[in-house]
Amino acid sequence: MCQPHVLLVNSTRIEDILLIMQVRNANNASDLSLSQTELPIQTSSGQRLLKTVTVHTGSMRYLLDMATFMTRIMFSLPLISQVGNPLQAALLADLSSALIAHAWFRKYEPDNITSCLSQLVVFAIAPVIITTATLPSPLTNVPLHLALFASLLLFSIVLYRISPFHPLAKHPGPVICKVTKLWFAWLSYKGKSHLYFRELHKKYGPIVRIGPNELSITEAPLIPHIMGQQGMRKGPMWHGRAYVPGVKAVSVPSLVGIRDISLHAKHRKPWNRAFGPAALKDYEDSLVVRGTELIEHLKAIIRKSPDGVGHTDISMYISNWSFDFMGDAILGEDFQLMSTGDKDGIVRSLDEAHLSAANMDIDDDQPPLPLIMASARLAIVAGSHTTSFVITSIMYHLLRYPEYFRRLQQELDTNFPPSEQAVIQVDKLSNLELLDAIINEALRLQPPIATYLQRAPPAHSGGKLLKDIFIPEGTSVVVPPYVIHRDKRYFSPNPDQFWPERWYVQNEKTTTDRTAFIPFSYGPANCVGRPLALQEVRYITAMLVYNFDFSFQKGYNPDQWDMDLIDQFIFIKGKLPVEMKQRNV
Ligand code: HEM
Repeated sequence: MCQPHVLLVNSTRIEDILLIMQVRNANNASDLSLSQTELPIQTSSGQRLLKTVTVHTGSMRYLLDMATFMTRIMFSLPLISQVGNPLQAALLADLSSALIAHAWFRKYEPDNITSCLSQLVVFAIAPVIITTATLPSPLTNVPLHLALFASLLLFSIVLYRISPFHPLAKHPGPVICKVTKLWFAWLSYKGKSHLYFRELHKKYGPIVRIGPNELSITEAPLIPHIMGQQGMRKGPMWHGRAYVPGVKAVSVPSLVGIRDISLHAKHRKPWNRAFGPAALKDYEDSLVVRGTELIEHLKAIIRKSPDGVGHTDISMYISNWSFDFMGDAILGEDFQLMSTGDKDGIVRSLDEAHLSAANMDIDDDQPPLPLIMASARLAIVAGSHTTSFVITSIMYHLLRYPEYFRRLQQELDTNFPPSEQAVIQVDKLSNLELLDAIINEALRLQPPIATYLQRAPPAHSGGKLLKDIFIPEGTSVVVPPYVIHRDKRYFSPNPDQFWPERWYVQNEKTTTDRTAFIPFSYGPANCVGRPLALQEVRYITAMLVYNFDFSFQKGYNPDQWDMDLIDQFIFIKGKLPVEMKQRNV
């Protein structure tokens, strides 16, 4: 981990300006550089400007450290040559090199695999060179050296991570999580990390160390400090998601992967205009056209059935609808997934292209067309899986608790009376109390981005203080909505229960803390598509419930829905087999 060395080199008063020089080690900076900032400060003689000159010594310091390492090796040669026993000498050489390698990687943390491997090779062969110079026939022992070096390095890393000297040592968590991220990677691969997050917080409390350098926090009052205006930037996961096997990198990034706060704010502006409340009207036509098309497809299934009961996987239809709608709304393109299915693998190719685009570095000279295309892809991918997940989750909960299905039908019938052949109007739906409560309740229990809202202090910031919790540089914080939404401090009684009334019934026995409700995240990098998403969810849910009577298909085990959920950043859903009858509306 890179800790800045902030040295007060000079503090002179030059008229109204105080000059303070800082020397920081900027390990990734390519060269020596200067930067200046000015802060107004109040002194006894009035307001002054505090001028901070920061000297980034980047690669100079890096080279200096490498030279120190080499010199130490040279000095250790005579020492090692005095150790008579070759095995002891090898052990000593490997131990020194492993310890120095560990300290080196902690300090410089190369995030590029080539530079990481090449530096590792330097440290691994150093003991071989040392013993070659001092001991007879060492080359035959190269595999022994490498094995020793690797074991000692691993031992040193593990020991440090569980030691009281680690900056996150005071936070509780399972030893396996403190030692390695591989355990969590395995759980994520299995898709059940949302359940593990929950278990961990039940056992260890609201702040848990979930990785060697990572905390998970479920304290609602800390959310603004973590993700708000004065919070932290996006976390390092956006680095890690850059590689998608077999996919050609595209040349521009997209908003979601931009970690730099000011660059993100700049790129976010057009998104706010495109998806803000004022722009919602622009999407209404596509929403109505595609929503009606979905209803017609379902009616066609019923018509084909001799007994007037249609059978289908509504989960698949809703997914296809959401891609068709986003394709239409964003690109003016009809993907025709509802009509023909995903024969051409459109969904997969959009997902992959989006993932690789999300992680490229961005600068001011981006050609507009590729940037627009990357943004369009992001909007389609970010907006389709999430929205279709939420609508399907609502349908699942309505079928599991059919009294809410009936009550919602009544609410819709009252507002759009079938006897008057009323048509569901998009802009009227936001006033329906039960509809909104049902949507909130599904988003609470099953937020599509369930566990991994990650933030981290920027490089050279020295870390971040969240009230009284210090987040050191080089570590990150995760906020898991799935766990916070089921925390009885914020939602009670029965936080695990689907109970939409909690959103409008207020009494001393009920707690519904909206500051802990973050399905769309929080702060400057929250979901830019929230207004559009809510409009879609309201309309499609209303259209489905208004036009049909649904029930689970016979033989379907309702517990299967939860069992099928896969948390892979976005919740991936399984099938939802339903029976449906057309209503006379
Ligand atoms: C119910 C549906 C949706 C949910 C629950 C949802 C949730 C989220 C969440 C939690 C984040 C923030 C991730 C973070 O803080 O790291 C996010 C970001 C984002 N969402 Fe959504 N989303 C939904 C629908 C949409 C739609 C329809 C769009 C289409 C435009 C969209 C576009 C985006 C974009 C572009 C970002 C990145 C924002 C940024 O980095 O500034 N989302 N979404």
